Amino acid sequence: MTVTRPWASVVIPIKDERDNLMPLTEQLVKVLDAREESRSAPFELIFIDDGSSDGSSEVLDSLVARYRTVKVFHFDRNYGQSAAFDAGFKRSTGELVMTIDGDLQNDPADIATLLPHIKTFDLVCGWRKDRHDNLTRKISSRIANSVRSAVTGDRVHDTGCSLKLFRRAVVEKMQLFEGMHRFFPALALMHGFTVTEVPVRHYPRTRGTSKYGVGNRLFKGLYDLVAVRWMQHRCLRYQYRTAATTSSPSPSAPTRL
Ligand SMILES: Nc1nc2c(ncn2[C@@H]2O[C@H](COP(=O)(O)OP(=O)(O)O[C@H]3O[C@H](CO)[C@@H](O)[C@H](O)[C@@H]3O)[C@@H](O)[C@H]2O)c(=O)[nH]1
Repeated sequence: MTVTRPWASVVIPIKDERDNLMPLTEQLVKVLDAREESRSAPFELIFIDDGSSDGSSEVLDSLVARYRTVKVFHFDRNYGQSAAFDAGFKRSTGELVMTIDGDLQNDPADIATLLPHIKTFDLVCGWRKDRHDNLTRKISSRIANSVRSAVTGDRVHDTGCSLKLFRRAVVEKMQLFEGMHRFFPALALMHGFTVTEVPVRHYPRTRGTSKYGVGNRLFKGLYDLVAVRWMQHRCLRYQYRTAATTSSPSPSAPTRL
């Protein structure tokens, strides 16, 4: 019996999202079922339950029983969003890999907006141009994005938007630790992949609560920024050295970050 590889894996890290899980799954299944690609290959939804304590685990188990496309991995404690993305990537088998928040602030229908661009680019990022957040978060996010873009050179407006679409090769190269999921574009560019961003919708949260903390995020964000810059530096040095040993007589410098 031959098993057809899924055309898409959707990776959804969650922490305490009990009331969002059922409607999110219904919307994702509806959007993906309607795609032409689903006629010839399956898709999979991979939830990474990161030590939830609000009953999310039981809801996820009931979704596994109801939908054959749903896979769930439970962590015994909270390891953080990047670790959850990493676990989801490693368990995904799709040709394409999508990521989305589990709180219904992203619109699953926007997957249709991202998909056409994956023919041209290796990573397609959602851009929450019209964000539904309070002023403090809007301003802190604008500053954080400007600093990050200037330091890493990724030229992306909104790396925090979880709605993203990756070619399989990109997720296989990702090394995720601490808060690295907020640097997907810089990490992809560092490995020579192409990146674009497209505007997507963003809705206010209606169920459950945000786990976001400005102070905590600021401190960790600075640490992550230094770590990514160091990785970029190492990667460039490696590329220069490889070029120097493989091409002669005069090695050309790498042209892409
Ligand atoms: N696995 C896991 N998931 C988490 C964790 N913390 C949050 N999440 C999940 O990540 C999604 C977003 O979490 P929120 O706490 O609601 O974040 P937000 O306030 O909406 O923040 C948004 O912007 C941030 C920066 O711009 C983003 O980093 C974040 O992903 C999200 O898009 C939800 O699905 C939530 O369950 C965690 O520790 N572990």
